Amino acid sequence: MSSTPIKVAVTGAAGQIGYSLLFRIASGDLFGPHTPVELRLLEIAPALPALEGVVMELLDGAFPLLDSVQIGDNPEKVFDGVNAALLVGARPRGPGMERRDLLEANGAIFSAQGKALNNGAAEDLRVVVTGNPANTNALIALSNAPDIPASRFTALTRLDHNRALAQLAAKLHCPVRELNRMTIWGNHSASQYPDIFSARRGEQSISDLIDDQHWLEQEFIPTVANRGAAIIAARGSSSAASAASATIDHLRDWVLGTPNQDWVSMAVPSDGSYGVAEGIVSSFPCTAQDGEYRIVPDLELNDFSRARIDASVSELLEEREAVTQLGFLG
Ligand SMILES: NC(=O)C1=CN([C@@H]2O[C@H](COP(=O)(O)OP(=O)(O)OC[C@H]3O[C@@H](n4cnc5c(N)ncnc54)[C@H](O)[C@@H]3O)[C@@H](O)[C@H]2O)C=CC1
Ligand SMILES: O=C([O-])CC(=O)C(=O)O
Repeated sequence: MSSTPIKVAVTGAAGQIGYSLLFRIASGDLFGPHTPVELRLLEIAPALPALEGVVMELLDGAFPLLDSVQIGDNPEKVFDGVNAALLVGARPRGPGMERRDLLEANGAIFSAQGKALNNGAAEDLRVVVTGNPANTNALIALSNAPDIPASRFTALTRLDHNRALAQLAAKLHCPVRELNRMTIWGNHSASQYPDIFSARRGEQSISDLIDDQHWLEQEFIPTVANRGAAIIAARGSSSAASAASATIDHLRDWVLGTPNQDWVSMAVPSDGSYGVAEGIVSSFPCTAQDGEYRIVPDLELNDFSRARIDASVSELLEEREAVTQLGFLG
């Protein structure tokens, strides 16, 4: 077992996602069964009593890998020296709201947290933003952290990726593990583009296996893109255990690497690849090795895919414009 624990910050730790996420991290699902962790949990002051209850439960889990737990409502203190930051805490949307309706409420949170990470996080910091609107919150955080490479700030589209795999597996009557090379492009919003044109079952092209444009446009894409709203309608609150699981998948694969012959979807600051405006945090197909991710190069895009990607990127550009007007970009 490595003796140096990884310091992991989780914000919104008393919330629904936190209640699933923390126990998965403590049990070794994030960094593997040989790496101890120290948890640093951030909440707003009124939620600290509830968080104390969650900490009691964490301790009662007697997790061999959990070295310590600290809690607080001051991001500068909680983020001091952290190697990883899972930025989950934000106001979730309710029925009838789009995720972008949350821009103003959450802009202030992510600019303050970007500054605090800039001031005190460890050199190898990696950030995943789960709190919505996740892509633009990540943009706000990174633009308020000028001393940290922008590439260390990412946002979660892995849940959309996993949802797409689940829909494909159901359609093909096969287990998810047989599927690879699924891609989510763009924003974690209803405009996202779940792209099956590079996806495969084993070595076979999914678009050859299914070859049904009506299903693609009328069923598959809307089901994946609107799954969050469907869960809110069914559960009365937004997805939590699946979001926690996807957050773990995202950071684990970034740190420990993606499987051979496969890739994952991550929202990362665009380097201009595939004509996506440089600087916005947009979802791409990514591989990861030795703790660094890379956008998969040179995929062919058909006209349908091009138009869908452009539409989601336009929404991200509008969100960037809105938060610029609100003064949140550092
Ligand atoms: N990217 C994705 O795929 C998904 C994103 N989400 C988003 O994740 C976020 C969290 O969802 P839930 O845990 O269900 O919400 P929740 O409302 O149960 O918990 C959010 C927690 O964040 C805390 N919080 C608020 N402001 C904070 C601040 N400034 N610092 C620290 N903590 C703060 C709240 O006190 C609350 O305990 C929401 O924005 C939700 O929309 C949810 C599902 C999927
Ligand atoms: O839809 C929401 O507000 C929560 C979320 O992001 C998701 O489940 O994808």
